[in-house]
Amino acid sequence: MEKNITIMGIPMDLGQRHKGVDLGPDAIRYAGVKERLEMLGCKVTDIKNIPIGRAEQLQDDEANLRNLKAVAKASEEIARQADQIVKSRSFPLILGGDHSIAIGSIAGISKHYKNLGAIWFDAHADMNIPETSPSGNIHGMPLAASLGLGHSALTGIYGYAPKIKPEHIVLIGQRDLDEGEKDLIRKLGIKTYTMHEIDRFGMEKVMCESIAYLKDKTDGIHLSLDLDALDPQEAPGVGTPVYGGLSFRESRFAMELLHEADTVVSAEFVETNPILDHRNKTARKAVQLMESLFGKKLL
Ligand SMILES: NC(=[NH2+])NCCC[C@H](N)C(=O)O
Ligand SMILES: [Mn+2]
Ligand SMILES: [Mn+2]
Repeated sequence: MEKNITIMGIPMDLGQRHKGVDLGPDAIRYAGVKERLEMLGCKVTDIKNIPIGRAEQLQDDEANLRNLKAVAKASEEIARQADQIVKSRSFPLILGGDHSIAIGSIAGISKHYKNLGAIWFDAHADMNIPETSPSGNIHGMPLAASLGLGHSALTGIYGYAPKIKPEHIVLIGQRDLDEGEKDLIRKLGIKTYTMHEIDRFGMEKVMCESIAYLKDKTDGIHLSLDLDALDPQEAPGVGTPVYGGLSFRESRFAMELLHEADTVVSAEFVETNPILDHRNKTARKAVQLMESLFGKKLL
């Protein structure tokens, strides 16, 4: 893919409680993202970090939605910037920041597609609404918000809702789902490959089915990759680690298959937290996955 890529960093940490995930974009830059993608022949522009406001102290915790106002405000700006990148005909490569950034990124990107698809690699489903969330953390809600479910301050970002349809989503790698999320996945019939299906069928079948499922009914696929999809033994720098996850080997293979399919139009790599990491290995894995997504071959 000799692509035009625009890197945008989002130092967002308001969607959860751990300090350090705001340093994720710079950890990924330090791991050489721009240089490595350029070595593949991509033209890469880095528009640096989008400023994220601070939480208005205390009063900001509305109805099981930590930092709601600040997250909503940041989401509008993220949407605006993502919109601009797509308009400029460049591929948005978005570096998080916690996963709440997906509310804004999908809002800005989906405007440009009639039927945007999404592949969501994650230990979690991020499909909570305030009524089902065990934590009040908005990073556990972005997919629900994109579906139009939850608080209107989140579902209405960028002036329209919903951003995406349930039949255009594939979840991959789940192993920690809250009860309300399980109900919602079943009710909406969302295509889901938990770790059980990955172990049973293998990553090749899972990816080929996912791509075939989305191919004809969508006009572009957004990749949302939470680094906690990987097993914490290999990617420990995340705030909500869950054992029994994807190996780096499986994850890289998945990226290689996505490259071959050539339908991904935008991507975000989220939840990298260098404070919780060992020698930046999680950010380095993220960059290796990006290389495979943009066409790096082993031979
Ligand atoms: N993007 C993430 N890492 N999300 C973790 C969410 C964890 C849990 N399901 C919650 O809603 O609080
Ligand atoms: Mn997760
Ligand atoms: Mn997530």
